[in-house]
Amino acid sequence: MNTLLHTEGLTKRYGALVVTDAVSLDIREGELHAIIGPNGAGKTTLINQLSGELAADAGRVRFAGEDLSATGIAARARRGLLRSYQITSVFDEFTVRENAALAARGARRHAFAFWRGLLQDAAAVAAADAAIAATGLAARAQVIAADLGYGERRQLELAMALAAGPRFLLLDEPMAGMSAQESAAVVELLRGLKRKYTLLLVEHDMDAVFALADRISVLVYGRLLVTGTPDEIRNDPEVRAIYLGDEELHQ
Ligand SMILES: Nc1ncnc2c1ncn2[C@@H]1O[C@H](COP(=O)(O)OP(=O)(O)OP(=O)(O)O)[C@@H](O)[C@H]1O
Repeated sequence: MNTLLHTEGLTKRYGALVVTDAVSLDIREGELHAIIGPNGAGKTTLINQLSGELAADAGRVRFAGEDLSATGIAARARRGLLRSYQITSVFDEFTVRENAALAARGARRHAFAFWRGLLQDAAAVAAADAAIAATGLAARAQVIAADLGYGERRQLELAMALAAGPRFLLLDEPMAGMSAQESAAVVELLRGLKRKYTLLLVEHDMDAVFALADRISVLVYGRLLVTGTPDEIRNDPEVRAIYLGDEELHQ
């Protein structure tokens, strides 16, 4: 598999605190790559640097062969490097379908100042409907976003990201705050997205990570400790030592 995203020596400091410590990472096209690590390891900060939300103090980000180190969120999003909830916010008074169509339209025009005639935009609606179906929200397409449950709202965020036509999707704790049933639904949903998209998943739910990931990278105090298959990570003595008592890594 080709490398789609490559970081080299990515570094972020807050004063004396080195939060991302010279991280060099390869994400292969089509893989689901998970980033795990203890609280405060720097996972969200790393995602922010990949999405372009946060400028790195040092290091480079290459995406599809292009150096995007100096670019921001919008330029990266236009190239298909998207963070799930970052694309656009959910409009409470709009339906699921309208929100997804707006996200699709926003991706095709650099800004979405106009939503008059939104549902007459056949291409946006087609992208929206496909994304809604892929995220299991088809039966809720006409529901106003304000009336969605918490899990459904997270599904809508994912649908909006998909409607924008990503090539690479950054997912920061998509199961956070969900019930066991909702989490299981998201695991199934992500399983369905594998191979169609390249996915980078930060998630505390180890069962989900080990069930879904092709490869896992472990971050500790901002440093990349190891990258490997779920089996390699599960059996790595250093990783086991970090995850107190190992129980989190048992399947
Ligand atoms: N804007 C900031 N200013 C100062 N310190 C920050 C800032 N953002 C993050 N940090 C610190 O950087 C470290 C890494 O934070 P980050 O949120 O990236 O970790 P994380 O691995 O995502 O944590 P968690 O698993 O708890 O979500 C933490 O010690 C945090 O306090």
